[in-house]
Amino acid sequence: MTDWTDPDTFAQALEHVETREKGNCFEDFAEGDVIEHDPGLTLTKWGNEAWMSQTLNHDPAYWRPDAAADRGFEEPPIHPDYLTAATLGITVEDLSEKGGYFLGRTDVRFAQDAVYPGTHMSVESEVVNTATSSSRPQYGIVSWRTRAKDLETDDLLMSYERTNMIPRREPLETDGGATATEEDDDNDLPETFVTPEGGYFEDFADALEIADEENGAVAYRHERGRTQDDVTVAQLPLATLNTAKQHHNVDVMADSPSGDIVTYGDVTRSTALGHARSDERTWREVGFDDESFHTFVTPGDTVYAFTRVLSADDDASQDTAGTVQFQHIAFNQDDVPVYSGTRTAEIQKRSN
Ligand SMILES: CC(C)(COP(=O)(O)OP(=O)(O)OC[C@H]1O[C@@H](n2cnc3c(N)ncnc32)[C@H](O)[C@@H]1OP(=O)(O)O)[C@@H](O)C(=O)NCCC(=O)NCCSC(=O)C[C@](C)(O)C(=O)O
Repeated sequence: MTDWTDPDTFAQALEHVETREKGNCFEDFAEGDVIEHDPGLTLTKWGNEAWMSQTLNHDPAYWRPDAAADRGFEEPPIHPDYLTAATLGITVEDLSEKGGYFLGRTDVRFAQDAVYPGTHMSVESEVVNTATSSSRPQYGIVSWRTRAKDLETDDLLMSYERTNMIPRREPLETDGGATATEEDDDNDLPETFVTPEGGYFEDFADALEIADEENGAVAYRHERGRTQDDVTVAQLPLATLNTAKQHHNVDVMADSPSGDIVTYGDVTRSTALGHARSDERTWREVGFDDESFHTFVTPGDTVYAFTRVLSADDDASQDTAGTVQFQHIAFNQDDVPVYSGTRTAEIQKRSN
């Protein structure tokens, strides 16, 4: 009788059987397709606190009832970064489990009302664009508009548009990508860099005024760094039901462009944002645009953050805050940018 567990026999069996595949290839997406993501997810206090603690998002309003009440919340709410990561996590099984990297995201917007633990989410995505990658014939580039809603009330919780490289079933003949253009090494970095004196709205507004007078920029780095480990690389994405092999299958990833598992893009950006928020009085997150992931973050890499303050506006949803626009850049231990994006946030005013 055949012993199926004999290594030679088993190797032959593996060669002959079909693999029950997961996920979709580039060819499976057509513009206008709407995909309802089945897993759903209940946003829990545990998931929220695990995400916030490990990404160094330690704003007390998301941890302590008294600090939450001071901010006008009924109880410590779900953090916007965890909401974003959980929304994207649920979509991975349908959109990107096949592999291919998260390239960027824009138009990230949150509902005005806070989201609380216990909220059941339903998430759907629409294919908004499919494109050929001229430099990487094994991949196409797909963009989706994703919306997360409260399953019970149908209220919109957040939405964004994201772009990924997605493997093709059949590699394409291409021209091998654009020919290298002459590098433009002119940079227009200013001579003066101003650091705000504190983290209140007025500190950012004053720093912008000083920078303006001196033809400088408000730009600074944050001291904290977070080295990537098993918790950040594998555990946090899995806790959002993100099934992308990039984060937990070392065997498959050894053969991929990164050669290793990589940190979930939302962990990288949330960690950098956590560093930035530790130097400011965040009141409320409004949205993010032009987010890009420039290169891989792998286990052992350390994520640091750099901030530029772009503008400060006295208006906000409440008198207690003003609105500040930032550009945040996450970078690694070799000072190489790994993520960048603009962020609009309401920042508490000193007078309150
Ligand atoms: C992927 C790498 C190797 C390609 O690096 P490269 O040097 O080969 O090329 P590139 O020029 O940066 O980009 C390749 C193509 O993508 C295009 N492209 C680029 N960005 C955008 C964008 N925003 N929107 C639209 N298109 C974009 C770009 O124009 C180019 O088109 P071409 O082939 O026709 O010339 C490099 O960019 C890289 O290492 N990026 C970091 C990727 C990463 O680590 N992402 C986060 C982790 S993966 C993840 O979180 C997964 C997730 C969340 O679980 C899940 O989606 O399932």
